[in-house]
Amino acid sequence: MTAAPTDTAAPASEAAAGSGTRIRRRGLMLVLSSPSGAGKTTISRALLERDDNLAMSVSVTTRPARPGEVDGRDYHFIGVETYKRMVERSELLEHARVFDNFYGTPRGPVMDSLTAGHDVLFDIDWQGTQQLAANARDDLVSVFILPPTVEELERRLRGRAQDPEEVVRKRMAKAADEMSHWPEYDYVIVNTDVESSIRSVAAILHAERLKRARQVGLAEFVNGMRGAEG
Ligand SMILES: Nc1ncnc2c1ncn2[C@@H]1O[C@H](COP(=O)(O)OP(=O)(O)OP(=O)(O)O)[C@@H](O)[C@H]1O
Ligand SMILES: Nc1nc2c(ncn2[C@@H]2O[C@H](COP(=O)(O)O)[C@@H](O)[C@H]2O)c(=O)[nH]1
Repeated sequence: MTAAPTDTAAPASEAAAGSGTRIRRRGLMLVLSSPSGAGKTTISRALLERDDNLAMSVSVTTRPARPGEVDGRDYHFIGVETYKRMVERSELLEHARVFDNFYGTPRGPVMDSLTAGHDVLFDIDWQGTQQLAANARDDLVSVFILPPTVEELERRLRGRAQDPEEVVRKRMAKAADEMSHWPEYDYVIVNTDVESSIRSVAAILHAERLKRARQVGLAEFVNGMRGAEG
């Protein structure tokens, strides 16, 4: 899959040469992964509040909603039959079994967002990231969030107080396995101070938006300048 070219807030995309040729920027997919409880959701929410050009990909899941979670905002909560139908119909861009539940990214809204000129933020695990990397490597920016220590990870999972004890234990048991995937990611952030982590992800996003390879029409833009010279 190749993301659609987009006109966005990135500085280069606003430039127009003498001939009026515009540089447009390809939309990108920003993935955050981490062991459960390291802080992806917290960082994602803050980024979305601060960045008008970023849209969240809302996954489907077969797990029950946690207290305070809203259907359609945090997840689309669906049954296993619906999930299987979506997989069969290729309606999911990626999908995986995580812990004891199924999760997946609906394809349509992601494509719509990219076409509308928005970058898309994903809170997905390493299996989903591998699938996106296989299909859309050029458009993918992946960030792995690590907790400062395993003890702190457990504290955060328990402090969130949204999962039963058995679920917390299962997630802790899988944490080391999850963390072993950090080398597959473009960037790694240790989430000690949340504000500093948010700033780091925002800086990555800013730099990635300016990458030469994401600019569409750059050669025409420069040629247009040459034409305008004389
Ligand atoms: N840097 C931090 N310092 C202290 N607490 C934090 C920090 N970052 C996040 N937290 C807290 O840790 C808990 C887990 O964070 P969050 O829900 O964002 O994790 P997550 O990675 O999205 O987990 P999951 O994969 O299970 O959805 C929350 O209570 C959150 O407020
Ligand atoms: N591959 C995918 N992984 C996903 C998706 N949505 C969420 N996740 C990951 O699942 C775990 C658990 O999430 P939780 O909300 O139940 O705590 C976490 O690592 C998420 O990143 C998805 O669509 N695809």
